[in-house]
Amino acid sequence: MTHFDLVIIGTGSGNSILDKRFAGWRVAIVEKGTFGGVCLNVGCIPTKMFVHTADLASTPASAGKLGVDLELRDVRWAEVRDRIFGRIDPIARGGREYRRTHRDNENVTVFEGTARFTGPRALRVDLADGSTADLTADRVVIAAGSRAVVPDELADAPHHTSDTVMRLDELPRRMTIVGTGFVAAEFAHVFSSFGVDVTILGRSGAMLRHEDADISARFTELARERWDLRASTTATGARAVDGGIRVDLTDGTSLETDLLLVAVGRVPNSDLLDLPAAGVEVDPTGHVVVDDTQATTARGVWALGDVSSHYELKHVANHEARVVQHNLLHPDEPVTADHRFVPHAVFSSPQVASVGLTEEQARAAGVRYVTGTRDYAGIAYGWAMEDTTGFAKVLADPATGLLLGAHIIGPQAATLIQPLIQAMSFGLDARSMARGQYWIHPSVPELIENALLALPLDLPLD
Ligand SMILES: Cc1cc2nc3c(=O)[nH]c(=O)nc-3n(C[C@H](O)[C@H](O)[C@H](O)COP(=O)(O)OP(=O)(O)OC[C@H]3O[C@@H](n4cnc5c(N)ncnc54)[C@H](O)[C@@H]3O)c2cc1C
Ligand SMILES: NC(=O)c1ccc[n+]([C@@H]2O[C@H](COP(=O)([O-])OP(=O)(O)OC[C@H]3O[C@@H](n4cnc5c(N)ncnc54)[C@H](O)[C@@H]3O)[C@@H](O)[C@H]2O)c1
Repeated sequence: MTHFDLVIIGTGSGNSILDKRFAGWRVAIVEKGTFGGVCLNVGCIPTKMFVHTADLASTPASAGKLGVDLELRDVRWAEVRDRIFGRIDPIARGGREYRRTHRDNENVTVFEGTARFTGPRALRVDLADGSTADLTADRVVIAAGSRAVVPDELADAPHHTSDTVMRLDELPRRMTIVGTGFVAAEFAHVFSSFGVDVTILGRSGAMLRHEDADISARFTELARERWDLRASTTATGARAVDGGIRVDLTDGTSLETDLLLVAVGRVPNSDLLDLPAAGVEVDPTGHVVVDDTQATTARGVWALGDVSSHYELKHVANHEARVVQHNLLHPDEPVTADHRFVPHAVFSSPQVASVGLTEEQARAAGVRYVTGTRDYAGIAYGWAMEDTTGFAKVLADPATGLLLGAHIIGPQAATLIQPLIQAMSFGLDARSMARGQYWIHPSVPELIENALLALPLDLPLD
Protein backbone atom coordinates (compact mmCIF):
# COMPACT_ATOMS: atom_id res chain seq x y z
CA MET A 1 0.00 0.00 0.00
CA THR A 2 1.52 3.33 -1.07
CA HIS A 3 0.16 6.59 0.25
CA PHE A 4 -0.05 9.77 -1.83
CA ASP A 5 -1.12 13.35 -1.19
CA LEU A 6 -3.05 13.24 -4.46
CA VAL A 7 -4.15 10.57 -6.95
CA ILE A 8 -5.47 11.67 -10.34
CA ILE A 9 -7.39 9.11 -12.41
CA GLY A 10 -7.11 9.93 -16.12
CA THR A 11 -4.52 11.85 -18.13
CA GLY A 12 -6.88 13.85 -20.35
CA SER A 13 -7.85 17.08 -18.63
CA GLY A 14 -6.70 15.58 -15.32
CA ASN A 15 -3.08 15.77 -16.48
CA SER A 16 -3.30 19.57 -16.75
CA ILE A 17 -3.86 19.96 -13.00
CA LEU A 18 -0.23 19.34 -12.11
CA ASP A 19 2.17 22.26 -12.23
CA LYS A 20 5.07 23.59 -10.16
CA ARG A 21 2.77 24.42 -7.28
CA PHE A 22 2.37 20.67 -6.63
CA ALA A 23 6.14 20.13 -6.45
CA GLY A 24 6.02 19.36 -2.74
CA TRP A 25 3.16 16.87 -3.10
CA ARG A 26 3.46 13.10 -3.57
CA VAL A 27 1.27 12.56 -6.62
CA ALA A 28 0.11 9.46 -8.50
CA ILE A 29 -1.49 9.67 -11.92
CA VAL A 30 -3.27 6.62 -13.32
CA GLU A 31 -4.01 6.00 -17.00
CA LYS A 32 -5.51 2.91 -18.58
CA GLY A 33 -5.22 3.99 -22.20
CA THR A 34 -3.28 6.43 -24.34
CA PHE A 35 -1.66 9.29 -22.44
CA GLY A 36 -3.50 12.56 -23.10
CA GLY A 37 -7.06 11.21 -23.26
CA VAL A 38 -9.80 11.58 -25.85
CA CYS A 39 -9.44 15.17 -27.05
CA LEU A 40 -5.81 14.84 -28.05
CA ASN A 41 -5.82 11.27 -29.35
CA VAL A 42 -9.26 10.48 -30.78
CA GLY A 43 -11.40 13.61 -30.26
CA CYS A 44 -11.25 17.35 -30.85
CA ILE A 45 -7.74 17.65 -32.21
CA PRO A 46 -7.56 14.95 -34.91
CA THR A 47 -11.18 15.50 -35.96
CA LYS A 48 -10.59 19.19 -36.58
CA MET A 49 -7.39 18.42 -38.48
CA PHE A 50 -9.46 16.15 -40.72
CA VAL A 51 -12.27 18.76 -40.93
CA HIS A 52 -9.91 21.47 -42.13
CA THR A 53 -8.56 19.12 -44.79
CA ALA A 54 -12.15 18.22 -45.75
CA ASP A 55 -13.07 21.90 -46.03
CA LEU A 56 -10.34 22.24 -48.65
CA ALA A 57 -11.34 19.05 -50.43
CA SER A 58 -14.97 20.18 -50.67
CA THR A 59 -14.17 23.65 -52.03
CA PRO A 60 -14.43 22.65 -55.72
CA ALA A 61 -18.04 21.57 -55.13
CA SER A 62 -19.06 25.12 -54.19
CA ALA A 63 -16.66 27.15 -56.33
CA GLY A 64 -18.56 26.71 -59.58
CA LYS A 65 -21.38 29.04 -58.57
CA LEU A 66 -18.84 31.84 -58.19
CA GLY A 67 -17.58 31.25 -61.73
CA VAL A 68 -14.43 29.40 -60.74
CA ASP A 69 -14.03 25.82 -61.90
CA LEU A 70 -11.90 23.78 -59.54
CA GLU A 71 -11.24 20.11 -59.60
CA LEU A 72 -10.46 17.73 -56.75
CA ARG A 73 -7.89 15.44 -58.30
CA ASP A 74 -6.99 13.19 -55.39
CA VAL A 75 -7.20 12.72 -51.64
CA ARG A 76 -4.07 10.94 -50.46
CA TRP A 77 -5.80 9.40 -47.47
CA ALA A 78 -2.80 7.57 -46.04
CA GLU A 79 -0.76 10.76 -46.27
CA VAL A 80 -3.50 12.86 -44.64
CA ARG A 81 -3.91 10.31 -41.84
CA ASP A 82 -0.18 9.99 -41.25
CA ARG A 83 0.35 13.76 -41.28
CA ILE A 84 -2.33 14.17 -38.61
CA PHE A 85 -1.29 11.33 -36.35
CA GLY A 86 2.37 12.00 -37.07
CA ARG A 87 1.81 15.22 -35.20
CA ILE A 88 -0.49 13.88 -32.46
CA ASP A 89 1.14 10.58 -31.50
CA PRO A 90 4.49 12.17 -30.54
CA ILE A 91 2.64 14.64 -28.30
CA ALA A 92 0.95 11.75 -26.45
CA ARG A 93 4.28 9.89 -26.19
CA GLY A 94 6.09 13.04 -25.08
CA GLY A 95 3.45 13.78 -22.43
CA ARG A 96 3.85 10.26 -21.04
CA GLU A 97 7.63 10.45 -20.98
CA TYR A 98 7.52 13.89 -19.37
CA ARG A 99 5.43 12.63 -16.47
CA ARG A 100 7.39 9.39 -16.13
CA THR A 101 10.96 10.58 -16.40
CA HIS A 102 11.40 14.36 -16.39
CA ARG A 103 12.95 15.88 -13.30
CA ASP A 104 9.98 18.30 -13.06
CA ASN A 105 7.99 15.18 -12.13
CA GLU A 106 10.22 13.58 -9.51
CA ASN A 107 7.25 13.78 -7.14
CA VAL A 108 4.89 12.09 -9.65
CA THR A 109 4.40 8.34 -10.13
CA VAL A 110 2.63 7.18 -13.28
CA PHE A 111 0.59 3.99 -12.95
CA GLU A 112 -0.40 2.50 -16.29
CA GLY A 113 -3.51 0.47 -15.67
CA THR A 114 -7.16 0.65 -14.68
CA ALA A 115 -7.98 2.14 -11.29
CA ARG A 116 -10.95 1.23 -9.14
CA PHE A 117 -11.85 2.18 -5.61
CA THR A 118 -11.56 -0.35 -2.79
CA GLY A 119 -12.63 2.10 -0.07
CA PRO A 120 -12.76 5.82 0.71
CA ARG A 121 -9.72 7.32 -1.06
CA ALA A 122 -8.26 3.83 -1.47
CA LEU A 123 -7.65 2.40 -4.94
CA ARG A 124 -6.41 -0.71 -6.64
CA VAL A 125 -4.79 -0.36 -10.05
CA ASP A 126 -4.81 -3.38 -12.36
CA LEU A 127 -1.54 -2.71 -14.11
CA ALA A 128 -0.86 -3.42 -17.75
CA ASP A 129 1.71 -6.12 -16.83
CA GLY A 130 -0.93 -8.12 -14.91
CA SER A 131 0.15 -7.06 -11.43
CA THR A 132 -1.77 -4.73 -9.12
CA ALA A 133 -0.89 -1.68 -7.07
CA ASP A 134 -2.79 -0.55 -3.99
CA LEU A 135 -2.85 3.18 -3.32
CA THR A 136 -4.32 5.41 -0.66
CA ALA A 137 -4.50 9.18 -0.85
CA ASP A 138 -5.52 12.27 1.04
CA ARG A 139 -7.22 13.54 -2.11
CA VAL A 140 -8.44 11.90 -5.32
CA VAL A 141 -9.42 13.53 -8.62
CA ILE A 142 -11.64 11.49 -10.91
CA ALA A 143 -10.98 12.64 -14.48
CA ALA A 144 -11.83 9.33 -16.14
CA GLY A 145 -13.78 10.70 -19.11
CA SER A 146 -16.32 8.83 -21.24
CA ARG A 147 -16.44 6.26 -24.01
CA ALA A 148 -18.46 5.70 -27.18
CA VAL A 149 -21.67 3.71 -26.82
CA VAL A 150 -22.36 0.79 -29.15
CA PRO A 151 -25.96 -0.44 -28.95
CA ASP A 152 -26.43 -4.15 -28.25
CA GLU A 153 -27.85 -4.82 -31.70
CA LEU A 154 -24.61 -3.63 -33.33
CA ALA A 155 -22.10 -4.90 -30.76
CA ASP A 156 -21.27 -8.05 -32.73
CA ALA A 157 -21.41 -6.39 -36.15
CA PRO A 158 -18.23 -5.24 -37.86
CA HIS A 159 -18.17 -1.58 -36.90
CA HIS A 160 -16.04 1.45 -36.12
CA THR A 161 -16.44 4.26 -33.62
CA SER A 162 -14.75 7.64 -33.51
CA ASP A 163 -11.89 5.85 -31.72
CA THR A 164 -10.91 3.87 -34.80
CA VAL A 165 -12.38 5.45 -37.94
CA MET A 166 -9.65 8.09 -38.28
CA ARG A 167 -6.95 5.43 -38.64
CA LEU A 168 -8.43 3.38 -41.50
CA ASP A 169 -5.97 1.72 -43.88
CA GLU A 170 -7.90 3.06 -46.84
CA LEU A 171 -11.04 5.02 -47.56
CA PRO A 172 -14.15 2.89 -48.07
CA ARG A 173 -16.34 3.50 -51.12
CA ARG A 174 -19.49 3.60 -48.98
CA MET A 175 -19.95 4.46 -45.30
CA THR A 176 -23.07 4.19 -43.16
CA ILE A 177 -23.18 6.29 -40.02
CA VAL A 178 -25.62 5.41 -37.23
CA GLY A 179 -26.48 8.57 -35.28
CA THR A 180 -27.37 12.16 -36.10
CA GLY A 181 -25.39 14.18 -33.54
CA PHE A 182 -21.98 15.87 -33.36
CA VAL A 183 -19.86 12.92 -34.42
CA ALA A 184 -22.14 11.95 -37.31
CA ALA A 185 -22.30 15.52 -38.63
CA GLU A 186 -18.53 16.02 -38.49
CA PHE A 187 -17.48 12.66 -39.94
CA ALA A 188 -20.15 12.78 -42.67
CA HIS A 189 -18.55 16.04 -43.82
CA VAL A 190 -15.02 14.66 -43.58
CA PHE A 191 -15.59 11.40 -45.41
CA SER A 192 -18.00 12.70 -48.06
CA SER A 193 -15.54 15.52 -48.84
CA PHE A 194 -12.97 12.79 -49.46
CA GLY A 195 -15.28 11.09 -51.94
CA VAL A 196 -16.99 8.47 -49.76
CA ASP A 197 -20.74 7.88 -50.34
CA VAL A 198 -22.30 8.59 -46.94
CA THR A 199 -25.61 7.27 -45.61
CA ILE A 200 -26.83 8.49 -42.21
CA LEU A 201 -29.31 6.57 -40.07
CA GLY A 202 -31.21 8.23 -37.24
CA ARG A 203 -34.30 7.83 -35.16
CA SER A 204 -35.31 11.36 -34.23
CA GLY A 205 -36.31 12.61 -37.69
CA ALA A 206 -33.68 15.34 -37.72
CA MET A 207 -29.96 15.97 -37.46
CA LEU A 208 -28.53 17.95 -34.53
CA ARG A 209 -31.92 17.81 -32.85
CA HIS A 210 -30.61 19.37 -29.63
CA GLU A 211 -29.91 22.62 -31.46
CA ASP A 212 -32.45 25.41 -31.74
CA ALA A 213 -35.22 23.96 -33.95
CA ASP A 214 -34.57 26.46 -36.78
CA ILE A 215 -30.89 25.49 -36.84
CA SER A 216 -31.62 21.76 -36.70
CA ALA A 217 -34.20 22.10 -39.49
CA ARG A 218 -31.79 24.01 -41.76
CA PHE A 219 -28.92 21.60 -41.08
CA THR A 220 -31.20 18.62 -41.77
CA GLU A 221 -32.40 20.17 -45.04
CA LEU A 222 -28.80 20.72 -46.20
CA ALA A 223 -27.73 17.27 -45.00
CA ARG A 224 -30.43 15.71 -47.18
CA GLU A 225 -28.95 17.43 -50.23
CA ARG A 226 -25.48 16.12 -49.52
CA TRP A 227 -25.93 12.70 -47.93
CA ASP A 228 -28.41 9.83 -48.06
CA LEU A 229 -30.06 10.90 -44.80
CA ARG A 230 -32.63 8.50 -43.35
CA ALA A 231 -33.34 10.40 -40.18
CA SER A 232 -36.20 8.17 -38.98
CA THR A 233 -34.75 4.79 -39.92
CA THR A 234 -32.06 3.16 -37.88
CA ALA A 235 -30.19 -0.12 -37.74
CA THR A 236 -31.57 -3.22 -36.05
CA GLY A 237 -28.46 -5.27 -36.77
CA ALA A 238 -25.63 -5.72 -39.22
CA ARG A 239 -23.40 -8.52 -40.49
CA ALA A 240 -20.56 -9.10 -42.88
CA VAL A 241 -21.63 -10.34 -46.31
CA ASP A 242 -19.70 -10.95 -49.50
CA GLY A 243 -18.15 -7.65 -50.47
CA GLY A 244 -19.37 -5.57 -47.57
CA ILE A 245 -21.70 -5.23 -44.59
CA ARG A 246 -25.46 -5.68 -44.69
CA VAL A 247 -27.32 -3.37 -42.32
CA ASP A 248 -30.89 -4.31 -41.39
CA LEU A 249 -33.18 -1.34 -40.88
CA THR A 250 -36.19 -0.57 -38.71
CA ASP A 251 -38.39 -0.14 -41.81
CA GLY A 252 -37.82 -3.81 -42.69
CA THR A 253 -35.41 -3.12 -45.55
CA SER A 254 -31.63 -3.43 -45.54
CA LEU A 255 -28.72 -1.65 -47.15
CA GLU A 256 -25.21 -2.62 -48.09
CA THR A 257 -22.21 -0.63 -47.08
CA ASP A 258 -18.45 -0.98 -46.76
CA LEU A 259 -18.01 0.58 -43.32
CA LEU A 260 -20.37 1.06 -40.40
CA LEU A 261 -19.62 3.99 -38.08
CA VAL A 262 -21.53 3.96 -34.80
CA ALA A 263 -22.00 7.49 -33.43
CA VAL A 264 -24.89 7.32 -30.98
CA GLY A 265 -23.38 9.09 -27.98
CA ARG A 266 -21.05 8.46 -25.07
CA VAL A 267 -21.28 7.12 -21.51
CA PRO A 268 -19.15 8.19 -18.54
CA ASN A 269 -16.41 5.78 -17.45
CA SER A 270 -17.73 5.87 -13.88
CA ASP A 271 -18.81 2.21 -14.07
CA LEU A 272 -15.15 1.11 -14.20
CA LEU A 273 -14.35 2.70 -10.86
CA ASP A 274 -16.45 0.82 -8.26
CA LEU A 275 -17.58 4.19 -6.94
CA PRO A 276 -19.91 2.84 -4.22
CA ALA A 277 -16.80 1.57 -2.41
CA ALA A 278 -15.64 5.18 -2.17
CA GLY A 279 -19.01 6.72 -1.29
CA VAL A 280 -19.05 8.61 -4.59
CA GLU A 281 -22.57 8.97 -5.98
CA VAL A 282 -23.55 8.98 -9.64
CA ASP A 283 -26.70 10.37 -11.27
CA PRO A 284 -29.14 8.22 -13.31
CA THR A 285 -26.98 8.61 -16.45
CA GLY A 286 -23.86 7.43 -14.61
CA HIS A 287 -22.26 10.88 -14.32
CA VAL A 288 -20.45 11.48 -11.03
CA VAL A 289 -22.45 13.91 -8.89
CA VAL A 290 -20.46 17.05 -8.06
CA ASP A 291 -21.26 20.34 -6.35
CA ASP A 292 -20.31 23.69 -7.84
CA THR A 293 -16.74 23.35 -6.50
CA GLN A 294 -16.44 20.02 -8.39
CA ALA A 295 -16.42 18.12 -5.07
CA THR A 296 -18.10 14.71 -5.17
CA THR A 297 -20.27 13.28 -2.40
CA ALA A 298 -17.15 11.72 -0.79
CA ARG A 299 -14.79 13.85 1.28
CA GLY A 300 -11.49 14.60 -0.46
CA VAL A 301 -12.69 13.38 -3.87
CA TRP A 302 -13.25 15.71 -6.84
CA ALA A 303 -14.43 15.00 -10.39
CA LEU A 304 -14.22 16.89 -13.65
CA GLY A 305 -14.85 16.57 -17.37
CA ASP A 306 -16.91 13.96 -19.17
CA VAL A 307 -17.10 11.60 -16.19
CA SER A 308 -19.21 14.17 -14.33
CA SER A 309 -20.27 16.71 -16.97
CA HIS A 310 -23.31 16.33 -19.17
CA TYR A 311 -21.77 18.84 -21.58
CA GLU A 312 -19.08 16.38 -22.73
CA LEU A 313 -16.95 19.24 -24.11
CA LYS A 314 -13.24 19.85 -23.79
CA HIS A 315 -13.48 23.53 -22.89
CA VAL A 316 -15.78 22.54 -20.02
CA ALA A 317 -13.36 19.84 -18.84
CA ASN A 318 -10.50 22.36 -19.01
CA HIS A 319 -12.45 24.92 -16.99
CA GLU A 320 -13.40 22.34 -14.39
CA ALA A 321 -9.78 21.16 -14.16
CA ARG A 322 -8.74 24.74 -13.31
CA VAL A 323 -11.44 24.86 -10.63
CA VAL A 324 -10.27 21.56 -9.12
CA GLN A 325 -6.65 22.69 -9.30
CA HIS A 326 -7.46 25.86 -7.36
CA ASN A 327 -9.53 24.00 -4.81
CA LEU A 328 -6.79 21.45 -4.18
CA LEU A 329 -4.26 24.23 -3.64
CA HIS A 330 -6.57 26.57 -1.68
CA PRO A 331 -9.05 24.38 0.22
CA ASP A 332 -10.02 27.27 2.50
CA GLU A 333 -10.91 29.57 -0.40
CA PRO A 334 -12.73 27.31 -2.87
CA VAL A 335 -13.92 28.69 -6.21
CA THR A 336 -16.95 27.50 -8.10
CA ALA A 337 -17.31 26.39 -11.70
CA ASP A 338 -19.13 28.75 -14.06
CA HIS A 339 -21.53 26.79 -16.25
CA ARG A 340 -23.78 29.73 -17.12
CA PHE A 341 -22.90 30.20 -20.77
CA VAL A 342 -21.35 27.03 -22.14
CA PRO A 343 -20.99 27.24 -25.92
CA HIS A 344 -20.44 24.48 -28.43
CA ALA A 345 -19.75 24.19 -32.12
CA VAL A 346 -20.28 21.45 -34.66
CA PHE A 347 -17.47 21.51 -37.19
CA SER A 348 -19.40 20.16 -40.15
CA SER A 349 -20.42 21.91 -43.33
CA PRO A 350 -22.10 24.20 -42.65
CA GLN A 351 -20.68 24.87 -39.21
CA VAL A 352 -23.08 25.30 -36.33
CA ALA A 353 -22.39 27.17 -33.09
CA SER A 354 -24.56 27.86 -30.11
CA VAL A 355 -24.59 29.37 -26.63
CA GLY A 356 -27.37 29.80 -24.09
CA LEU A 357 -31.06 29.06 -24.47
CA THR A 358 -32.66 27.76 -27.63
CA GLU A 359 -36.04 29.26 -28.46
CA GLU A 360 -37.69 26.01 -27.34
CA GLN A 361 -35.90 26.12 -23.98
CA ALA A 362 -36.80 29.78 -23.46
CA ARG A 363 -40.44 29.00 -24.16
CA ALA A 364 -40.43 25.97 -21.86
CA ALA A 365 -38.79 27.97 -19.09
CA GLY A 366 -41.47 30.65 -19.41
CA VAL A 367 -38.94 33.45 -19.79
CA ARG A 368 -39.89 36.54 -21.76
CA TYR A 369 -37.81 36.71 -24.92
CA VAL A 370 -37.63 38.19 -28.38
CA THR A 371 -35.59 36.92 -31.32
CA GLY A 372 -33.53 38.61 -34.00
CA THR A 373 -32.50 36.64 -37.07
CA ARG A 374 -30.32 37.70 -40.00
CA ASP A 375 -29.17 35.75 -43.04
CA TYR A 376 -25.60 35.77 -44.31
CA ALA A 377 -27.29 36.63 -47.59
CA GLY A 378 -28.28 39.96 -46.07
CA ILE A 379 -24.76 41.22 -45.35
CA ALA A 380 -22.10 42.33 -47.80
CA TYR A 381 -19.63 39.56 -47.06
CA GLY A 382 -22.42 37.03 -47.34
CA TRP A 383 -22.96 38.34 -50.89
CA ALA A 384 -19.24 37.88 -51.52
CA MET A 385 -19.56 34.25 -50.47
CA GLU A 386 -22.89 33.85 -52.31
CA ASP A 387 -24.19 32.20 -49.15
CA THR A 388 -27.91 31.49 -49.36
CA THR A 389 -28.47 29.17 -46.40
CA GLY A 390 -26.67 30.49 -43.30
CA PHE A 391 -28.15 32.67 -40.59
CA ALA A 392 -27.64 33.93 -37.05
CA LYS A 393 -30.43 33.96 -34.50
CA VAL A 394 -30.19 35.74 -31.15
CA LEU A 395 -32.58 35.68 -28.21
CA ALA A 396 -32.78 38.51 -25.70
CA ASP A 397 -34.80 39.78 -22.78
CA PRO A 398 -36.89 42.56 -24.40
CA ALA A 399 -36.84 44.68 -21.26
CA THR A 400 -33.08 44.77 -20.67
CA GLY A 401 -31.66 43.69 -24.00
CA LEU A 402 -29.53 41.09 -22.20
CA LEU A 403 -28.81 38.14 -24.42
CA LEU A 404 -30.36 34.78 -23.54
CA GLY A 405 -28.99 32.70 -26.40
CA ALA A 406 -27.32 32.78 -29.78
CA HIS A 407 -27.32 30.25 -32.61
CA ILE A 408 -25.43 30.41 -35.89
CA ILE A 409 -25.35 28.13 -38.91
CA GLY A 410 -22.97 29.01 -41.71
CA PRO A 411 -19.35 29.82 -42.53
CA GLN A 412 -17.10 30.39 -39.52
CA ALA A 413 -20.00 29.98 -37.06
CA ALA A 414 -17.60 28.71 -34.36
CA THR A 415 -15.57 31.91 -34.62
CA LEU A 416 -18.48 34.30 -35.09
CA ILE A 417 -20.18 33.22 -31.88
CA GLN A 418 -17.31 34.21 -29.60
CA PRO A 419 -18.26 37.92 -29.16
CA LEU A 420 -21.78 36.81 -28.24
CA ILE A 421 -20.38 34.44 -25.58
CA GLN A 422 -18.33 37.37 -24.32
CA ALA A 423 -21.37 39.66 -24.20
CA MET A 424 -23.38 37.08 -22.25
CA SER A 425 -20.52 36.31 -19.86
CA PHE A 426 -19.89 39.96 -19.04
CA GLY A 427 -23.49 41.19 -19.11
CA LEU A 428 -23.23 43.38 -22.20
CA ASP A 429 -26.71 44.11 -23.59
CA ALA A 430 -27.57 43.70 -27.25
CA ARG A 431 -28.09 47.39 -27.98
CA SER A 432 -24.78 48.46 -26.41
CA MET A 433 -23.02 45.63 -28.18
CA ALA A 434 -24.46 46.53 -31.57
CA ARG A 435 -24.05 50.29 -31.35
CA GLY A 436 -21.24 50.75 -28.81
CA GLN A 437 -18.43 49.64 -31.13
CA TYR A 438 -17.33 49.69 -34.75
CA TRP A 439 -18.00 46.61 -36.87
CA ILE A 440 -15.48 46.25 -39.65
CA HIS A 441 -17.15 46.67 -43.02
CA PRO A 442 -17.71 44.56 -44.99
CA SER A 443 -16.84 41.65 -42.73
CA VAL A 444 -18.72 38.54 -41.63
CA PRO A 445 -19.24 39.79 -38.02
CA GLU A 446 -21.68 42.34 -39.45
CA LEU A 447 -24.02 39.34 -39.40
CA ILE A 448 -23.97 39.55 -35.60
CA GLU A 449 -24.43 43.33 -35.58
CA ASN A 450 -27.47 42.94 -37.83
CA ALA A 451 -29.00 40.10 -35.83
CA LEU A 452 -28.62 42.17 -32.65
CA LEU A 453 -30.28 45.17 -34.32
CA ALA A 454 -33.12 42.93 -35.50
CA LEU A 455 -34.16 42.24 -31.89
CA PRO A 456 -37.51 43.97 -31.25
CA LEU A 457 -36.51 45.22 -27.79
CA ASP A 458 -38.75 47.34 -25.57
CA LEU A 459 -35.86 49.85 -25.39
CA PRO A 460 -36.05 52.87 -27.72
CA LEU A 461 -33.61 52.97 -30.67
CA ASP A 462 -31.58 56.16 -30.45
C1 LIG B 1 -14.77 12.43 -32.04
C2 LIG B 1 -14.84 13.47 -30.95
C3 LIG B 1 -14.65 14.79 -31.27
C4 LIG B 1 -14.73 15.76 -30.27
N1 LIG B 1 -14.58 17.06 -30.63
C5 LIG B 1 -14.67 18.01 -29.67
C6 LIG B 1 -14.53 19.39 -30.01
O1 LIG B 1 -14.32 19.75 -31.17
N2 LIG B 1 -14.65 20.30 -29.02
C7 LIG B 1 -14.91 19.94 -27.73
O2 LIG B 1 -15.02 20.81 -26.86
N3 LIG B 1 -15.05 18.63 -27.38
C8 LIG B 1 -14.94 17.68 -28.32
N4 LIG B 1 -15.07 16.36 -27.97
C9 LIG B 1 -15.29 16.03 -26.56
C10 LIG B 1 -13.96 16.03 -25.78
O3 LIG B 1 -13.03 15.20 -26.44
C11 LIG B 1 -14.20 15.56 -24.36
O4 LIG B 1 -15.18 16.37 -23.76
C12 LIG B 1 -12.93 15.63 -23.53
O5 LIG B 1 -11.87 14.95 -24.15
C13 LIG B 1 -13.18 15.07 -22.13
O6 LIG B 1 -11.99 15.18 -21.38
P1 LIG B 1 -11.82 14.38 -20.00
O7 LIG B 1 -10.52 14.83 -19.45
O8 LIG B 1 -13.04 14.50 -19.19
O9 LIG B 1 -11.74 12.86 -20.42
P2 LIG B 1 -10.72 12.04 -21.33
O10 LIG B 1 -9.95 12.91 -22.24
O11 LIG B 1 -11.53 10.95 -21.92
O12 LIG B 1 -9.66 11.44 -20.30
C14 LIG B 1 -10.01 10.41 -19.44
C15 LIG B 1 -8.86 9.45 -19.34
O13 LIG B 1 -9.11 8.60 -18.24
C16 LIG B 1 -8.68 7.30 -18.56
N5 LIG B 1 -9.41 6.38 -17.68
C17 LIG B 1 -10.74 6.14 -17.67
N6 LIG B 1 -11.07 5.29 -16.69
C18 LIG B 1 -9.92 4.98 -16.07
C19 LIG B 1 -9.61 4.14 -14.99
N7 LIG B 1 -10.55 3.47 -14.32
N8 LIG B 1 -8.31 4.03 -14.61
C20 LIG B 1 -7.34 4.72 -15.26
N9 LIG B 1 -7.59 5.54 -16.29
C21 LIG B 1 -8.86 5.67 -16.68
C22 LIG B 1 -9.01 7.15 -20.03
O14 LIG B 1 -8.23 6.17 -20.63
C23 LIG B 1 -8.71 8.56 -20.56
O15 LIG B 1 -7.40 8.66 -21.08
C24 LIG B 1 -14.98 15.37 -28.94
C25 LIG B 1 -15.16 14.03 -28.62
C26 LIG B 1 -15.09 13.09 -29.61
C27 LIG B 1 -15.28 11.64 -29.26
N1 LIG C 1 -17.47 19.69 -31.95
C1 LIG C 1 -17.62 19.15 -30.75
O1 LIG C 1 -17.61 19.83 -29.72
C2 LIG C 1 -17.80 17.68 -30.63
C3 LIG C 1 -17.57 16.83 -31.71
C4 LIG C 1 -17.78 15.47 -31.55
C5 LIG C 1 -18.21 14.97 -30.33
N2 LIG C 1 -18.41 15.83 -29.31
C6 LIG C 1 -18.90 15.34 -28.01
O2 LIG C 1 -19.01 13.94 -28.04
C7 LIG C 1 -20.28 13.54 -27.59
C8 LIG C 1 -20.72 12.34 -28.37
O3 LIG C 1 -21.07 12.70 -29.71
P1 LIG C 1 -22.10 11.79 -30.51
O4 LIG C 1 -22.36 12.41 -31.84
O5 LIG C 1 -21.69 10.38 -30.43
O6 LIG C 1 -23.39 11.89 -29.59
P2 LIG C 1 -24.64 12.89 -29.63
O7 LIG C 1 -25.30 12.74 -28.34
O8 LIG C 1 -24.25 14.25 -30.12
O9 LIG C 1 -25.56 12.30 -30.79
C9 LIG C 1 -25.96 10.97 -30.82
C10 LIG C 1 -27.23 10.88 -31.62
O10 LIG C 1 -27.48 9.55 -31.92
C11 LIG C 1 -28.86 9.31 -31.80
N3 LIG C 1 -29.07 7.89 -31.51
C12 LIG C 1 -28.98 7.27 -30.31
N4 LIG C 1 -29.19 5.95 -30.47
C13 LIG C 1 -29.41 5.75 -31.79
C14 LIG C 1 -29.68 4.62 -32.58
N5 LIG C 1 -29.77 3.39 -32.05
N6 LIG C 1 -29.85 4.78 -33.90
C15 LIG C 1 -29.76 6.00 -34.46
N7 LIG C 1 -29.52 7.11 -33.77
C16 LIG C 1 -29.33 6.98 -32.45
C17 LIG C 1 -29.31 10.21 -30.68
O11 LIG C 1 -30.67 10.48 -30.83
C18 LIG C 1 -28.44 11.43 -30.90
O12 LIG C 1 -29.07 12.37 -31.72
C19 LIG C 1 -21.20 14.74 -27.80
O13 LIG C 1 -22.10 14.83 -26.74
C20 LIG C 1 -20.29 15.91 -27.82
O14 LIG C 1 -20.35 16.63 -26.62
C21 LIG C 1 -18.23 17.16 -29.43
